[in-house]
Amino acid sequence: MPAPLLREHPSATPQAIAAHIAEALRTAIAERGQASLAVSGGKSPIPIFEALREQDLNWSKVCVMLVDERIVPRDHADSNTALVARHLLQGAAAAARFVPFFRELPAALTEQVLDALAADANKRIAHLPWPLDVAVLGMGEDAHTASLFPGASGYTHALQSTERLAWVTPLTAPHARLTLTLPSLLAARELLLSIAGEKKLAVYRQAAQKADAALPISLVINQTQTPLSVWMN
Ligand SMILES: O=C(O)C(O)[C@@H](O)[C@H](O)[C@H](O)COP(=O)(O)O
Repeated sequence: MPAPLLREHPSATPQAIAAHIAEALRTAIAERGQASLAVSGGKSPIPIFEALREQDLNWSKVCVMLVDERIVPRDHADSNTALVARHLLQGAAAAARFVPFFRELPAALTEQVLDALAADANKRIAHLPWPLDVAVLGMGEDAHTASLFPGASGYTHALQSTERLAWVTPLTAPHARLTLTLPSLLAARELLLSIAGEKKLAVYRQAAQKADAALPISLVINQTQTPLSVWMN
C-alpha cells in the first residue's frame, strides 16, 4: 500500500507537472510573499522546464536553485546551471532569481577544495526562502536521486548532514557534484519525482518496497515527513 504522503500520477505530461509546480509556487507567494523552487538537472526535466516557464506566475517572487550540480564550468555541456538558464529561465521566467552554487572553479578538486566549495555554496543558499516550497527530483536507473549516488564518497555524509548542501563524488557517473542533502530535501514543503520509461518504473517499484540506502530514492519514497507526488510516463 502506498505511504499516505505519496500520490502517484500515471500518464503524466510535462504540462500537468508544470501546472502542479506553478500552483504550489502561487500558493507560497500568496502565503509568504515569495517562493523557492529547486530543480534537478539531467535530460528529463527539459520538457517540464519548457512548460513551466509558460505558466502564469509572478516569477520575480520566485527563487530558483538546483537540487544538484555537477562541478563543471558553466560553459560545459553537463552544467545543470546552463541547462536551467537555457530551458527554464526564459521569457517571463527570466525574472526569477537564480542562485548558482558556485561561480569560479579551482583547477584541482581535492577533498579540501570540495569541502571549501560546499561551505561556500552553503553560504550562498543560506539566505534563500527555506524550507524549499518545491523540490523537483529525477532518478537514475541505479536509483540515485539529486546527486545521492549509492557508494559515492560523501554519500553517507549527504544522507545525514544537517547542512543544506554537501559534495559527493559518484563512482558511476561523471563529475564530482554538489547536492542538497537528504535532510534538506525532506524538509521541503513538497517533493515531486518525475520518472519516465519501463526501466525507471521498475526501479521505482522496487525502491517503493522499503527504505534502503543502497537505493537512495527509496529514502525519499519511504519517509513520513513530506508529501511526495510521483509523475510517471
Ligand atoms: O544528474 C543530475 O544532475 C541529476 O539531478 C540527477 O539526479 C538526475 O535527475 C537523474 O540522473 C536523472 O537524469 P535524466 O533525467 O538525465 O535521466
